[in-house]
Amino acid sequence: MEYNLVCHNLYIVSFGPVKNKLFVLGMMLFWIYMLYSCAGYCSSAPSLEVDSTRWQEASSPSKRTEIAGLTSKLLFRPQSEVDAQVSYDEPSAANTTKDPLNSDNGVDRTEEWDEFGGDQLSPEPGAASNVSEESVIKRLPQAIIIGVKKGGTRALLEFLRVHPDVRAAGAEPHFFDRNYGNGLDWYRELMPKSQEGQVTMEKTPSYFVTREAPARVHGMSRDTRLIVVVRDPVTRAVSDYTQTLSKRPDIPAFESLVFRNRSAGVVDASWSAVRIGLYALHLERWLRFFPPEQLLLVSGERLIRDPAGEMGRVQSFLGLRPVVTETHFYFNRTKGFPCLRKEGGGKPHCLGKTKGRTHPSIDPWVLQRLRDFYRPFNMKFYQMTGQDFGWDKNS
Ligand SMILES: Nc1ncnc2c1ncn2[C@@H]1O[C@H](COP(=O)(O)OS(=O)(=O)O)[C@@H](OP(=O)(O)O)[C@H]1O
Repeated sequence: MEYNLVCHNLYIVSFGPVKNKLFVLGMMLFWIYMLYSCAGYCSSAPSLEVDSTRWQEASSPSKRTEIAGLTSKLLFRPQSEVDAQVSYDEPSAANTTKDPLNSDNGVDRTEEWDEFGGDQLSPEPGAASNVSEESVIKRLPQAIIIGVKKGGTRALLEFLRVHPDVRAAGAEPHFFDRNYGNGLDWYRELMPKSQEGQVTMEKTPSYFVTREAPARVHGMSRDTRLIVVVRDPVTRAVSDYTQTLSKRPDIPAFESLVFRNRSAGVVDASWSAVRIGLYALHLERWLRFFPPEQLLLVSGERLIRDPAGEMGRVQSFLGLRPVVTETHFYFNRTKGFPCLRKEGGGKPHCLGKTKGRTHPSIDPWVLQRLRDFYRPFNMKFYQMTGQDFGWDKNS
């Protein structure tokens, strides 16, 4: 005879007091299990409810609808609209280092910031002052430069370090992508000491494209201020490639790496040098956890052209006094970039030789194809951010 669970339970309910009690006990255990499962799920899901309330407080309804609509359109638009054969897979913290041509995702090593002076340019808080020792402690960052790789993140951090109210870690901690398992105490230890009112910062450009990073940063503090330095994705891709080439001169030409099918002109969006430049897609992930006003987009091009102007925006975003101004910069013709004037008549500082490398010349047809590929993503990015970064003018 076929075993029927429903009939069996009915039988228990209808007959036998001991079995009846067992059934009730079983049901109670079942419901406890269900509640426990739900609690586990709910705690691991992003707290969108909290975020949406804050979003409502902070931005206008029309703006919210616009961003929500645009991001979903961007993500769910027909593949053919973007590129017939784009395959896109967001890297996770576990696989960021698997791109054979980009195995050094944590590119910005200590030697690079050492060239800029290494230590914080402003004095250690508490030193030779009447600030009590107890109030000078290591704190978790309140602001993070989360990207983009090769966008100009080192320049921005070094310019910020001039500010007496900024305390920043020199090297990239890579906490939210590679070292998350080490815990927040480990992360805090990497930060310089600061006093109340100072802004603790770090920069790790790979966070912007790491799938888990938004939830993890939000988990640390939903008030974290986020800065993204963006740069023309075509130039950024070439810069990224140039860096890899400098370490591995035997890699294939840019022209052959950038296509999945060169004769058909199909761009390979799975190559990290290309994928990182899909800014709209990465930004969308961060906007699921943080309201737009907590994210500042800095133009990498303007940071070179007008460092003081861009620094004005950054200081205002961080709630800092506008201390870093024109007087702090000069244009170094040899370097081809703005450099910092050292206050007090000391030696001026330019970024090291790994910043501002000469790029190899790339076939103009290839660059044009890449420009065409990025155009729809850039347009969405401009719409989402309300800023035209000018990468698609005259193209
Ligand atoms: N002031 C100043 N001096 C030197 N370089 C500057 C400066 N401002 C922006 N840049 C641009 O920064 C690019 C490197 O970006 P990142 O610092 O984000 O690179 S990294 O991801 O940390 O490796 C670097 O890219 P490349 O020119 O391709 O080397 C520079 O173009």
